[in-house]
Amino acid sequence: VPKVEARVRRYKWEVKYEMKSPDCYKKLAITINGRSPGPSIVARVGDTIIVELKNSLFTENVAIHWHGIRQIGTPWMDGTEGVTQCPILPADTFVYKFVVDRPGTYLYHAHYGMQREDGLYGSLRVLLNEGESEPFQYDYDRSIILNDWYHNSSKQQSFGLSSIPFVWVGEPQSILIQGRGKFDCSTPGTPTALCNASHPECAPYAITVVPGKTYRLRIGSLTALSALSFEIEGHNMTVVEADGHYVEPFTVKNLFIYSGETYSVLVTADQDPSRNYWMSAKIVSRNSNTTNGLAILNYYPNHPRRDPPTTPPAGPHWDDRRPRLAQSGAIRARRGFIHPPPQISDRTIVMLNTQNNVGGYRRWSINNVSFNMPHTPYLIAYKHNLLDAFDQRPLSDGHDFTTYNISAVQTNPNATTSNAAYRLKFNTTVDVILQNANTMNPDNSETHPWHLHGHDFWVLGYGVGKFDATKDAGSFNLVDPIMKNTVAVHPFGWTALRFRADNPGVWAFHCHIESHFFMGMGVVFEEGVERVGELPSSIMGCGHAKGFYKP
Ligand SMILES: O=C1O[C@H]([C@@H](O)CO)C(O)=C1O
Repeated sequence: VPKVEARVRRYKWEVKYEMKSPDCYKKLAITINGRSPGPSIVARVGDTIIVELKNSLFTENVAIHWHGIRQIGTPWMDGTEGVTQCPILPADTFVYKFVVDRPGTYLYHAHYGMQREDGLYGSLRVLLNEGESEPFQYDYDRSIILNDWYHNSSKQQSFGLSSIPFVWVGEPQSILIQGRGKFDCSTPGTPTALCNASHPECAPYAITVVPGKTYRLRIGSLTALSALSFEIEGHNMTVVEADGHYVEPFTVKNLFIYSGETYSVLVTADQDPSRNYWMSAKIVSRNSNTTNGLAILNYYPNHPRRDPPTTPPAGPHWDDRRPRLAQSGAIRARRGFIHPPPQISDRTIVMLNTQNNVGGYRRWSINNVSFNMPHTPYLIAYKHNLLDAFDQRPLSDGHDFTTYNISAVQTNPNATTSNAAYRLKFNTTVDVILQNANTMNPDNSETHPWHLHGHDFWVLGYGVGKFDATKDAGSFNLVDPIMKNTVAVHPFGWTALRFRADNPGVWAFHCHIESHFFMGMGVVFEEGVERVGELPSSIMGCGHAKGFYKP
């Protein structure tokens, strides 16, 4: 294979508010160059991406995270406000520059407050170099992002979440497929001036296929809240990639996908070519009355706007956990592409996920600590020894809740807020056991997709009930576990993952549900920060690093 010269790909993005009607209902959305979803980045392995980002929000800060890119050697480019950089101020331009070092399906999105759900997101596709080939075959490559959509602004939502009494965001108004959905304008209380059922922006998204051809469909989810089941009427999907890693192919009728995950599936257009077919995304795990998101699989030469003659598939029952657990458990690394994990770990952190009242506020906690974002980004604080910028008390590794009842409402009166971080010894192997529990509502536990910045982790196993180290650690898959950057913790269950603390920097690890992270459901890992090179001054200018910014 000839060595291909790596390229530099430059993008000029302007982030601003615009009135959009992605589900026929007009609302302010955060756009990139006028678009939501924003422009897709398509690059090849080894390319350098340069995004010159101008913040034209006038009165609001911004930051963009490159989801799934590990930022090896550039931890300051991770785009996580409060962790790796100061926010980009209105009218300022910030230049993101990083290398995409691995093929796969990735995402980008806002990582400041809850802005992601205002529409600031897009896809990042990294192709193999010319002359290299995937271990599977397809004729065409397509990407879609699934999302849920609220008519309230994220600012109104975050205000409610941090109020006493607590105001929950509720279920989304619609599900978007590649930025398009359909809110029913005849819903009582809908102002007719705001809802236009025939607005061109809310025509269903259509993927045109040529009969007989096979499509690689890259599917990412950036929902604010919802777990989804995605299916294409009459077509099976063969899963071949997850979060940038090849998986041993397996075939599904519906794909469960959680916020922050990406999958590639192969779909062959082998059905009756005289018609179109529905693609449908349904909310699972929550008892939601949001209507399913719909798009069209358009068989050429039928008209892409022609509705399929059938009723869209209803999808699985929202509360049936078994198939979701079964899909999670079925995924294996692809033979020939297995990276076996270290067989032992140096440290195990058990993270009990609970919902609590802390000081009268409704919060999510990890081992009774609810996360608050500091004003001085950790990376800057560690590198410049500004350690009074955040809580220096060590956090618990959480092995002490053997008597905790995960199946009942618990008050957890010791729950508190903190912005302390976990410090990991560089180049060690760390296990994290994510333990789910009952929320503050009786007989209720939710699905939480946990996302780790700066790494991929091995998914060692899943279980129902409380993790039992003596019994469950023996069942870990140490042979062919997949690597991912986002994984679900199922209701009342646990998920075990392992990673190498080998990427110098400071990295967020959090529930990818926008409101849950806002309510404290996350932690921060520091590793090898003494090995991080000189930080660019462009990430500075806030908190204790106020005077450090040199334009
Ligand atoms: O964080 C959450 O709060 C609500 C509910 O638990 C409040 O009663 C909910 O469904 C969440 O996911």
